[in-house]
Amino acid sequence: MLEQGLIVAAFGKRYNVELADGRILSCVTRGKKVDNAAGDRVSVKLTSNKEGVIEKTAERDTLLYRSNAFKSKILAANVTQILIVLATQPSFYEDLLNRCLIAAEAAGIRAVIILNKSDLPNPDALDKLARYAQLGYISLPLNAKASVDALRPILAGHTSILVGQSGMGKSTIINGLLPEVRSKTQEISTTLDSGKHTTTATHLYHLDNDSAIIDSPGLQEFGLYHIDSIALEYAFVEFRPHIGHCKFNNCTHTHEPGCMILQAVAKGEIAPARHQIFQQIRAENAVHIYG
Ligand SMILES: Nc1nc2c(ncn2[C@@H]2O[C@H](COP(=O)(O)OP(=O)(O)OP(=O)(O)O)[C@@H](O)[C@H]2O)c(=O)[nH]1
Ligand SMILES: [Zn+2]
Repeated sequence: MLEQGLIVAAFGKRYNVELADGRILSCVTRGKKVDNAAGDRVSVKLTSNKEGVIEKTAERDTLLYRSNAFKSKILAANVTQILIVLATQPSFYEDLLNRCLIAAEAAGIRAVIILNKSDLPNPDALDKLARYAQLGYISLPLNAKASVDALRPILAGHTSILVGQSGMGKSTIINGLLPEVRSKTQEISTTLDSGKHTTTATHLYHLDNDSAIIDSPGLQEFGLYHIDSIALEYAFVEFRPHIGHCKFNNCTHTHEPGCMILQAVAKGEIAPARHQIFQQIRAENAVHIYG
């Protein structure tokens, strides 16, 4: 008989699956296939009272990938919101922020930008943040060390994933939201003998009956090779009104005469930095496909 469950932790080839009654099983997938992730709803065949085999994965509402030059990996499944954690200090890479926004747009997931350590002044960071707020992204200054309560209304009803460079305060946010749950999860992982990978694993934590948060290990690079050129254009929200109006219908928006996107950049309607990122990712992906 198959049991229905939810993947609450992914450690390479091993997954912790939570059953409806709250029990947690250590599971593997059938064969060599390792394409599951935290957030997946799965059917599991029990092989002991602590272990099982994932037989089936339910269709996903959303799927978030991270890719490098060699392969795409699923970062999380069924996420409805991506929380990008930045901080006033150390300074953050706008490149990574933009890559996260593009990944979110391409996957049809809402993106929220958190500027943590707002107790440490950094006018430059606030200016940067304002540019993304203008694009329509929810942007929230936070002092996670003092309180994470400002986050709670944003998290309600969502399955959110936290992403960000190391040192921005992701652990502080998780600990603030879930003081006891986190240590309990580590205990479960230890009894299931997956504990040694705990820090590199992706974990899903329940916040309440209809909200959860997924913690992923520090994200340093975020390849977007899995996004095709059309999806890439649409991932830039401010490009959308101009798409389809260029002189050439196969316009790459990089050098062509009669390009409406380039005209919008020239008029100051599209930030040059965002167009720059677009060109860069376009070039990376082209090398990846044809190189
Ligand atoms: N001043 C200030 N410091 C903070 C705040 N939030 C976190 N910190 C500090 O920033 C440092 C990094 O925080 P962590 O929560 O460990 O960062 P992380 O993003 O989990 O980093 P990794 O574990 O490397 O992925 C710690 O020394 C925290 O105490 C904040 O709001 N204000
Ligand atoms: Zn164009």
